[in-house]
Amino acid sequence: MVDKVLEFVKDKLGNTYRFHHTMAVAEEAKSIASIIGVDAERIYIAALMHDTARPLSPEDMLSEAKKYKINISTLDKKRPILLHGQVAANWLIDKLNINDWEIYESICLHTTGAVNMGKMAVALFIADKIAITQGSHVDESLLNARKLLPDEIEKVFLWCFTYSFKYLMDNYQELHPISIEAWNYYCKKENLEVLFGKR
Ligand SMILES: Nc1ncnc2c1ncn2[C@@H]1O[C@H](COP(=O)(O)OP(=O)(O)O)[C@@H](O)[C@H]1O
Repeated sequence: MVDKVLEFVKDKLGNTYRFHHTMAVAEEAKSIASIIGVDAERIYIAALMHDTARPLSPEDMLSEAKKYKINISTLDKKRPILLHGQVAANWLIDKLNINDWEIYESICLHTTGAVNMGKMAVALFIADKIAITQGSHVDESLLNARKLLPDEIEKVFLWCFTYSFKYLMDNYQELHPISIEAWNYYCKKENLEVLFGKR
């Protein structure tokens, strides 16, 4: 199954930075999966697929989203790139005939996060933010966050939101309401404990 997904990824991304990012995320995702008890092969598939729709133009993204009857919010309409996870998740079913709810959810939520995510979705969300791709800018805050693994993974998870929010705010970009809701939810110790256990 991995082989056919990889072929699809190569077809969509070619030999680009995005492809190398994808492979780095896939390796990182397996390592995070082992920390929180998620199936390695299935998260690998989720990670391989996660950015396959990333290169689509805004027009094509909206048209794919409409085709799959994806709910398009006001912010998504303004920034169709935010739909790339959901489009890729639908491709997994439509074009590769892989029907797996956890993989689907993980791909859908990898950019914004959400309240009440499953463990696989959490692992991919983290992997996407902390994987180091050759040639990419690596700042100190990322290196410090990586040092917290594996023991303080819940802090790394929260750091992913702050890192992403900081980037968006520094660039005067709106924060997706789903991400704000997720942040407010996971700030509560009891909600973090559902995912990572009592610390
Ligand atoms: N939580 C968010 N709220 C609003 N916009 C976001 C959020 N996360 C990411 N974005 C926007 O969507 C784009 C794509 O996100 P993502 O795929 O995570 O980033 P990249 O692939 O560029 O590292 C980002 O460049 C950013 O502008």
